[in-house]
Amino acid sequence: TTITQEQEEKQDEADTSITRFQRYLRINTAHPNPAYSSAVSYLISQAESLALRYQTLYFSPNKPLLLLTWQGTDPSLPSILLNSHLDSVPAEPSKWQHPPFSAFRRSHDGAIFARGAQDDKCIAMQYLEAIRNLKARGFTPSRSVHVSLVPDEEIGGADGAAKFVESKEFAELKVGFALDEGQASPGDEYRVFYADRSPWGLKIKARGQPGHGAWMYDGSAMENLMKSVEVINRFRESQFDVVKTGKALNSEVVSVNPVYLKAGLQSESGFVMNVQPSEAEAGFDLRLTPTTDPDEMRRRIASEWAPVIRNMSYELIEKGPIRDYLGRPLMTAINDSNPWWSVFKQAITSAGGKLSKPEILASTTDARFLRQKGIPVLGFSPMRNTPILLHDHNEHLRETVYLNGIEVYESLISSLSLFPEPSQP
Ligand SMILES: CSCC[C@H](NC=O)C(=O)O
Ligand SMILES: [Zn+2]
Ligand SMILES: [Zn+2]
Repeated sequence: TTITQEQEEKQDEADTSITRFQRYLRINTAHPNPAYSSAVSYLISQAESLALRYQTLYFSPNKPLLLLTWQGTDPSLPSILLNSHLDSVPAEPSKWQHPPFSAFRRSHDGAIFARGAQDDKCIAMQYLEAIRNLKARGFTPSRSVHVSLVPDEEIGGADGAAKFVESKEFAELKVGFALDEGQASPGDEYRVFYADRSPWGLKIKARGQPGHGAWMYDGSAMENLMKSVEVINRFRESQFDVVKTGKALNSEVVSVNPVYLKAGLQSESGFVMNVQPSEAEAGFDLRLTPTTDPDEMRRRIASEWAPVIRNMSYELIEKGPIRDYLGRPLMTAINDSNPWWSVFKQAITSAGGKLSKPEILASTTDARFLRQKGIPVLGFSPMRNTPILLHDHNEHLRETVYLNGIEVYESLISSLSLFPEPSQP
């Protein structure tokens, strides 16, 4: 079909910050097959319209990383990096009021429904819209401002941010400070995150004597596994109690949650009911706080959770760094020792916002790879008065919140890119 000139003009007219956001949201970037090339093409079209420099880097085949640059007037100053991941978690369309890649706009409140509306396609487009508005006002940054759009965050970032921070392209950016995604705030105050917990995947496997389902004996694989599940659950309760009694937030304790169980003999008609299996397995999602001693956790796992004496073995998948290159916990300073922190806070105030007490993020972002390099990073997504819907059904964001976020980034980008060389790095 040919587009008439009239239709084209209409399309241009309809090209607003909201429609540009919707267009990005309509690209299906959900795992296991995120449409990375469509997402990158779209973002490149935006970068071109903003006259930003861009390069597409491949640290792994079919997993592009798009790097945009707004050149500062003083390239000797450390730069600012604004990060957002390209990918999204899958959605269950049948559980949604509107299809997850429709970016449907609900007319009564302007809520835009899409997987990625909060996590984290909003910030990618807000960064670009803020740059658009700053450019339109004739603003020029002293520091260079880079925007990185990275693949695979939702699956751990091994082929994305982890490789990027080790690249020569990254070193050449001389990043002094970075912003990455945060989380929506149900109240009026924006939330800000100075650390993530570190994710570990733990698979424990029990072996034991197989036998007749009618016979009670000691040392079956199921018994061995269930004993471990009990021990792990006791640890879980000890941590959760601290949360339940209000002494700490969820993100301030070590979490361990069972995520799968695998055992039993199977036949064509289902599980075999009268054989006690010789193997049984369980999987756990573990999250360490930034100050948890990883060696102590490793010892606990080996000696209490999966001890050889109970015929147990385990596989521990440590996803990403837990200490920085100097062996320090991956935490960004939120006091006067970090000059970027004051500039950040001040910029939020100038945009008419307030911050709640800085938090540790319960989940994980790519910020940990940057912090590993010693770069101060704050996790921040300017969504206030907004329900927390990341990874949930009916993820949505109200357009007024989205538009306000653009203004917040205008304030942040202008302040961060102008402020003089900090006395301490
Ligand atoms: C286990 S690494 C995967 C990272 C993922 N990030 C966002 O949800 C998370 O589960 O926190
Ligand atoms: Zn995210
Ligand atoms: Zn996510």
